Amino acid sequence: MGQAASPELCRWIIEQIRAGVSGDKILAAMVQSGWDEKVARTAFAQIFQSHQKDEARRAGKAFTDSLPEPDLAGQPSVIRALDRDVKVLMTLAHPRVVLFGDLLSHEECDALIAQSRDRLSRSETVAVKVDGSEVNTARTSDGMFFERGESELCARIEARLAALLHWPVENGEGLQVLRYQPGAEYLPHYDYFDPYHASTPSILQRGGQRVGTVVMYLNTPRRGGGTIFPDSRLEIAPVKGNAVFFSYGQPDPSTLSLHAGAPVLEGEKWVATKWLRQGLFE
Ligand SMILES: O=C(O)CCC(=O)C(=O)O
Ligand SMILES: [Fe+2]
Repeated sequence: MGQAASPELCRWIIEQIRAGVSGDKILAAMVQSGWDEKVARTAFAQIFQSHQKDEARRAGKAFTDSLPEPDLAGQPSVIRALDRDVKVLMTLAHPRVVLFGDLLSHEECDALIAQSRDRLSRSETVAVKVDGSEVNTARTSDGMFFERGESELCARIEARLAALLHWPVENGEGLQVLRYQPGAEYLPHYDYFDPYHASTPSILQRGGQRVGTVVMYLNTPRRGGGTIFPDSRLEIAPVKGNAVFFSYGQPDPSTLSLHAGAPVLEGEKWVATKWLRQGLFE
């Protein structure tokens, strides 16, 4: 990384965060004092993350240091995930990406679509405005959230994911279902909450950061609709029942976790997304 933050600098950054100084201002001060901006961002993200973990621990919240991750020791082609054999189709170290096959049965995919169809509305982002969320032009899909454990089906899938990724069910958000119609897409974005955004500290009060994502494909669009990781030029084909998992240890671009849902060219695309948090999401 070139430049490591000295203990004094770490202390200074933490003081600034505690005093409520915005990430942008802290970053500007670092750049002013000679830091390369990209390096400063990564250092800030790391310090922000570990400070926020310390604070959570102090408040009695159990945040883990690890990341969600399947057990790939011995390079298995199939992993038993509680009630189902899940195929390992591809792995990438950086960004951390694992592609699973047959994570969901076709019946489960169809049932998730059936249970969410009547509850879809134009997708929104999380609390972009102070008064709540606003419609996001970066995402032209329709979406809805299930409560965690809302149905037997949700609970079954959540338990399976928890076993597969060694991550407590309680640290997951409820499943989100998105439907993309022809032409719809999800522009490149990160799933973690932006450490420079003013609303982030309050969002993190509930469960901490997102550290991993599972995008489950509920159907196979005829053309288009791949999940793209631009930094590594990786494109995952959306195939019914398959799922792409990726994780990001810091809220920072150096994780290479930038990703997008490419435009659907023909047919519809349905996905269910599971976001994994550092701590209890209640
Ligand atoms: O639709 C996709 O392929 C990606 C979905 C996504 O990025 C998300 O739900 O956060
Ligand atoms: Fe995403």
